[in-house]
Amino acid sequence: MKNNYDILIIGGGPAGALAAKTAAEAGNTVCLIEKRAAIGTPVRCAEGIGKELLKEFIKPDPRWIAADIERARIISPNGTAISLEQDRAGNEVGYVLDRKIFDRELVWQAAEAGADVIVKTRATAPIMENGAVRGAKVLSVGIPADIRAEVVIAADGTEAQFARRAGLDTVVPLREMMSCAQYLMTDIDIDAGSTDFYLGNEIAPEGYLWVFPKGNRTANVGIGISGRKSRDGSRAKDYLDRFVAKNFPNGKTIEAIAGGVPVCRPLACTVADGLMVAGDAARVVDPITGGGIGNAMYTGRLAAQVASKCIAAGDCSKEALMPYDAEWRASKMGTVLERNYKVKEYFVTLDDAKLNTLAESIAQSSLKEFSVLGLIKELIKRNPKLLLELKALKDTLS
Ligand SMILES: Cc1cc2nc3c(=O)[nH]c(=O)nc-3n(C[C@H](O)[C@H](O)[C@H](O)COP(=O)(O)OP(=O)(O)OC[C@H]3O[C@@H](n4cnc5c(N)ncnc54)[C@H](O)[C@@H]3O)c2cc1C
Repeated sequence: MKNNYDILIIGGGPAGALAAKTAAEAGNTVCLIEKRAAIGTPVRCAEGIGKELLKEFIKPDPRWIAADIERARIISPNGTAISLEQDRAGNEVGYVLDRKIFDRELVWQAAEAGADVIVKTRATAPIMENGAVRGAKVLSVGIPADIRAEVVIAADGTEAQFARRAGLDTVVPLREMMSCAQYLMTDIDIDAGSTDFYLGNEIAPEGYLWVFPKGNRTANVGIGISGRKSRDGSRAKDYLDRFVAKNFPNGKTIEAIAGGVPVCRPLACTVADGLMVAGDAARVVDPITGGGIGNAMYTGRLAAQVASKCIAAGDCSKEALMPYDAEWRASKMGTVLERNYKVKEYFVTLDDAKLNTLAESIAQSSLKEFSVLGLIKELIKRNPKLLLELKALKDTLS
């Protein structure tokens, strides 16, 4: 391990891996550190991703695709299902990945591009000089060391500890931290081509429960509920256990995980002097779908592109790094995050009767557009009063 790099990346998830690959390809000296012993393990994810989104970053490979998904179904409390199907061009809606292999592949590509990848190495604090981040203090296999860098990209996931220690406000309100529990289950009878989302306050208060198939009668069966309903994974697990006992009484659990998904607005600012924040640490998970893999890869890549330019120009101040913050906010991702945050704030207020009414109104139509926007448009078409409610919500929030 050297102790001086152009770019130091903290975290070997999708954000960190794309940042490291992009930065190394641009000719920088790059170090990616990961606190865990093995990249991608344990998996804290339902592993679903849209096909078109994935292809923006990597060529799909059967080694890390567990299942091809043809439709997503949203199932209301009384069992009414809305099916979101493939689009007119025939694109299937998505994949369920095998992230143990997928995450490793991304990091492998970064290493092949020239990045140093060091596991069992945890960033404990930023190295601060005159208010600027100049690297990180680390514990590498338990041994303390300093790694200096022109720019640090903090891609350390939901806890976002590095950015917090560098002085950024990363606090997520309790109600906006989804408390999650998930089982990888086998021997269950499911529709192998459908990712299913179950709604309802008895099933998953202010959240949803998902079944994402992984082939061979195996699936990720998980739940996310508002943190104010569950301070840790334990109450989420109670709801999940009830669902599993009722729907998959003969299923076997292979793995169990708990975790948090921030369904809040992104950080107010994702740069500081010598520091950029990407992926979950920047709070760029979609507040409705809970999808964060694609947004992590997008922000990781963009952060490295902007950092490379700043290093070449010899200025890594907050002002110089700011185009990263401005560009992702103005991007399609930034626009969708803001819109979906507002829509999520509306949907969490709905009781089960309202959810049933909305679902029943469009259950018979086969939706061609697989997107939150397509779903909302269809709901408004069938329930014109909804437009007024959403407008009122927009006025309240903006
Ligand atoms: C239960 C659950 C289900 C989900 N389902 C989906 C889904 O179906 N689809 C989807 O798109 N998204 C899903 N997500 C979200 C998705 O997993 C994340 O958005 C995505 O992994 C974010 O990537 P990242 O690189 O920002 O962070 P992460 O993947 O969390 O990677 C951060 C890495 O940083 C490392 N790290 C942390 N602190 C340090 C430190 N101090 N020093 C060194 N390394 C450190 C961690 O060990 C980790 O490897 C889900 C999340 C959860 C919890």
